[in-house]
Amino acid sequence: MRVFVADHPLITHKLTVLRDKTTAQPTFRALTEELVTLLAYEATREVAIEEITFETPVCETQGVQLARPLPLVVPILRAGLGMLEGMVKLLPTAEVGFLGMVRDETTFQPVTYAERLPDDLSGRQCFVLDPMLATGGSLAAAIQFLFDRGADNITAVCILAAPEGLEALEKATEGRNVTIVLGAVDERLNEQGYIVPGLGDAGDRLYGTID
Ligand SMILES: O=P(O)(O)OC[C@H]1O[C@H](OP(=O)(O)OP(=O)(O)O)[C@H](O)[C@@H]1O
Ligand SMILES: O=c1cc[nH]c(=O)[nH]1
Ligand SMILES: [Mg+2]
Repeated sequence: MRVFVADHPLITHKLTVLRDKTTAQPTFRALTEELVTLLAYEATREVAIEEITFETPVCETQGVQLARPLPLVVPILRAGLGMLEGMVKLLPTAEVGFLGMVRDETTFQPVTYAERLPDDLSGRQCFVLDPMLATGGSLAAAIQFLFDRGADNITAVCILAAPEGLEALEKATEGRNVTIVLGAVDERLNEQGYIVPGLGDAGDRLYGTID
């Protein structure tokens, strides 16, 4: 598993505002989107392209386009949905699949409640979006879901990760082609499984507390 932690003053600045508990929901949403666009630049560094010949108004020349099959972007509901617009700003022709997952807050085990993905993901670059990699259980289950559909090239974009979650994910994806692109790696998890210092519950801050 390859891990890239962003190192850019604008990302650190935006993350600081995102973490602040006084930041209101509209600003939180806007910043999430902006942060993802910055992280997406790194995450798509190795996006598959193919050479094409085309004409400028002056002459025939060579260029590149995204290779087929086009990449698949998979936000993990709910919180990952807040990252989708930021990602497709850079990949406007990507297809989008959905996975709905919620973590049981007592056992920390992920429960999958929705799925809308292509049946065959072989040869497809997949970009999974979830802002929080805490115990790593949700992301590991999402990645396993994609492996089971034949995916073999997965990049996850997360805003924050805990060291414990990264370690667990490393074990769960051993020997597979998985890349994680992160805004920051925080200190630890607390007893409630929250990332410290973190930003709280990303889904609640984006969409409100529903339970
Ligand atoms: O690494 P883990 O320990 O599995 O925790 C991380 C998961 O928790 C959050 O989702 P949550 O279950 O709160 O659902 P929500 O997005 O609907 O709020 C987050 O968006 C991840 O999916
Ligand atoms: O800190 C955390 C951990 C899990 N899910 C969140 O939204 N935040
Ligand atoms: Mg939540």
